[in-house]
Amino acid sequence: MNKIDKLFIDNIKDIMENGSDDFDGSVRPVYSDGTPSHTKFITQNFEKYDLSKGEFPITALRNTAWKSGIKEIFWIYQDQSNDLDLLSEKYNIKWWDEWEVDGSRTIGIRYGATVKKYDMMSKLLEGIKSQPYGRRHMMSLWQESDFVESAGLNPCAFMTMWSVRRDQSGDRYLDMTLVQRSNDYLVAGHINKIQYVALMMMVAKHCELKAGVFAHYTHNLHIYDRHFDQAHELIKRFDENPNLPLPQLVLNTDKTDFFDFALEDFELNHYNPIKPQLKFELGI
Ligand SMILES: Nc1nc(=O)c2c([nH]1)NC[C@@H]1CN(c3ccc(C(=O)N[C@@H](CCC(=O)O)C(=O)O)cc3)CN21
Ligand SMILES: O=c1ccn([C@H]2C[C@H](O)[C@@H](COP(=O)(O)O)O2)c(=O)[nH]1
Repeated sequence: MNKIDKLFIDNIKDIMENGSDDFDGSVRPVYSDGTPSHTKFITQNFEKYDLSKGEFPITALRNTAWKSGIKEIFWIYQDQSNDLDLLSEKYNIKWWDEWEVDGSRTIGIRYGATVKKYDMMSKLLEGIKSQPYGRRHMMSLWQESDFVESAGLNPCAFMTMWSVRRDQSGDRYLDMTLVQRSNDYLVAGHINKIQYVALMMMVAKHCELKAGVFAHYTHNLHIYDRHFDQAHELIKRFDENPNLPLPQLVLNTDKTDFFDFALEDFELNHYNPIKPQLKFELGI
């Protein structure tokens, strides 16, 4: 039994069978044809993955754009940018284009622009190095003053909290919790998870620590109404393939500076996603 795929499918079943829905209220997102994008959802989902034991949150039940997810992390935490042309030209990612703010070719003062404005990444790295057992190692992208200063989609995966832990043999591990207010489960669920695991692995390497436990709290975990067929297809795929190998993400390089890591330093082993690729209409 692949326990990571099983957790994914158990959550999908929980949303589809026991979840609440927003069918009776007005909602913000719409599909490109103007129809409101309603969801079924569960609240307060919490998951833990011990990376040091080879537990990586990625599924092979569908193709997950893990390379683009990691590149998006470089855009936010290395380039510290909100620039859509940079995202497209340097990384060939166009999936943020629908959220451009007022012809600015940016997503507003959000994500990378917020990291840069408060110098969050350097402060985090220096803080973990100088006081490993500190309990204040956090980056919060939820900055009300930025929301007042500019329009933009408020960050969904908005906070990380970091701790250093020593095990009984004396090895030091970096544990991290990602707090996410809202997650489009079938589109971005595993992109968000694996991209923050990659961030954790890079910070751990920079700070000469081992990557420990990745925890993910999601406050509203939802499936859009135009993704219900794909949800049933994923359940069917799991029933037919319950023992897929566990994919393993590896950061394979001699580099040690957070700002030097690049996509080619990562490998994802034992990863052969089931075809055909599922298509999703986005709520915008
Ligand atoms: N409704 C919604 N869902 C999201 O996941 C989302 C937003 N809005 N708004 C902002 C960003 C944009 N994100 C996106 C948008 C599109 C894809 C997407 O199209 N994914 C496809 C193709 C990926 C590829 O191969 O490049 C997929 O199959 O995962 C992924 C993340 C994540 N965020
Ligand atoms: O990294 C991301 C960015 C966005 N999402 C999804 C979650 C929601 O479906 C929408 C945002 O809409 P809100 O109405 O602001 O919640 O985007 C994601 O899952 N991951």
